[in-house]
Amino acid sequence: MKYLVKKFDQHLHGTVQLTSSKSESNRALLINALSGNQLQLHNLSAARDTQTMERLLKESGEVWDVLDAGTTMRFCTAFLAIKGSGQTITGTPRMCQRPIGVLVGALRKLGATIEYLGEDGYPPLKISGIKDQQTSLIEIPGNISSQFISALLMIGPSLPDGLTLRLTTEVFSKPYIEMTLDLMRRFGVESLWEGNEIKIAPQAYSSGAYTIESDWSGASYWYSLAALGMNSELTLLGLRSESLQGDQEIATIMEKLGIKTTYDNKGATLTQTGEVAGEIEINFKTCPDLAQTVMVTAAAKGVTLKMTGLESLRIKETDRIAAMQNELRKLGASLIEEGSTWTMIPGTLPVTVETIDTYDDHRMAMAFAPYCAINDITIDDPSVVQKSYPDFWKDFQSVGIVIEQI
Ligand SMILES: O=C(O)C1=C[C@@H](OP(=O)(O)O)[C@@H](O)[C@H](O)C1
Ligand SMILES: C=C(OP(=O)(O)O)C(=O)O
Repeated sequence: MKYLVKKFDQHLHGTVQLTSSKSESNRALLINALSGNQLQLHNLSAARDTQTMERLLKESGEVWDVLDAGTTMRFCTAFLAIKGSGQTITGTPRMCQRPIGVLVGALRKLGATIEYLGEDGYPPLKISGIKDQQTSLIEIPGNISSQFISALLMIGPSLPDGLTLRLTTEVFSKPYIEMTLDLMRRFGVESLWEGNEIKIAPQAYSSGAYTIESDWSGASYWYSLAALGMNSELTLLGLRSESLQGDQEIATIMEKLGIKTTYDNKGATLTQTGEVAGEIEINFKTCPDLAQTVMVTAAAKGVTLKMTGLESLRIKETDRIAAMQNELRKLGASLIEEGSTWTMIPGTLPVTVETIDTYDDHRMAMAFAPYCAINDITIDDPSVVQKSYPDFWKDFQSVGIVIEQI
């Protein structure tokens, strides 16, 4: 099935109740489970990744199938490493190609029994919980996935001897680690991050209430639509000026693509300024999930992008570098890799755009959809958005965009 998203040539004006953050939701759900279900969580995400996490923790069955949810895989693996008794954790074929060896190595050192049921270093896994903690000091690289670190941190206070994580490399996706520590703090757990060590003493999570913020990664598609649209003025409800999410960086990036952001107590309002840079340099190390959106927006606006920090894109829902190289070509743009630098060079926009393939990756579909402000665009397998933003197409229609199923 495909969606033809028709060219939208009206003024973009409206208010959108943005979906809530799956990253915050999945952390809150794990902390809730570790606290003995003491938390009152409001505005949990409708994302499939969150619904799956909630269901697996509730069912507590013998086989935990996380589907394609990275955080669910990594967070539930850590959970089972303290609570498990021989459960299997698995996921989609792609999930079984996404690395987990660093996390498994760390959990084994702590004393968990974990068996690889397929290839070493990858799911599926069979997990039995730690009986005698073997050490409290774990050395861990920070340049593969921050989710390994977040997973370990959240179980840290439940370990009898606590946990010290010594980070042995530079850290990618650092704001996600800060989000983890911040949410833990909201539920009574203190930690200390000094130099390359994060220390957590054994302690209990306390009860409390928390309202999950709207999703800044999901907001990025609206920023793109506003940047490509005409006289845009759009309010996204549920976003906060003081966010825990590193993807709030989209507000700063989009200033260079002609969008300013103002906040009130309901959310953020995006207004078009028309001031667009000719060339932009961006390091996506702290906000990898924004890269696809920004590349499409810049390609459509004729802005050259010089990028670093894209390394982790290769091990996400798909190899996002390869996917973007293929699909940006359909907009006349090219993505050139030179060592650890990538350049997106815009070209002549095509009269008609070939169907965009989405590679089982929600962000491919959502990143290309705002191109409808320039021209008709057809998106293959539009249901991929379920992973993080199930109402994405409905929300697009709510501002007047016409979508036909073909
Ligand atoms: O912790 C999280 O909620 C996430 C961390 C990031 O992954 P990496 O740490 O693997 O870069 C991000 O890409 C993912 O969408 C969500
Ligand atoms: C990479 C992502 O998610 P995860 O790693 O949790 O599957 C994402 O949502 O873009």
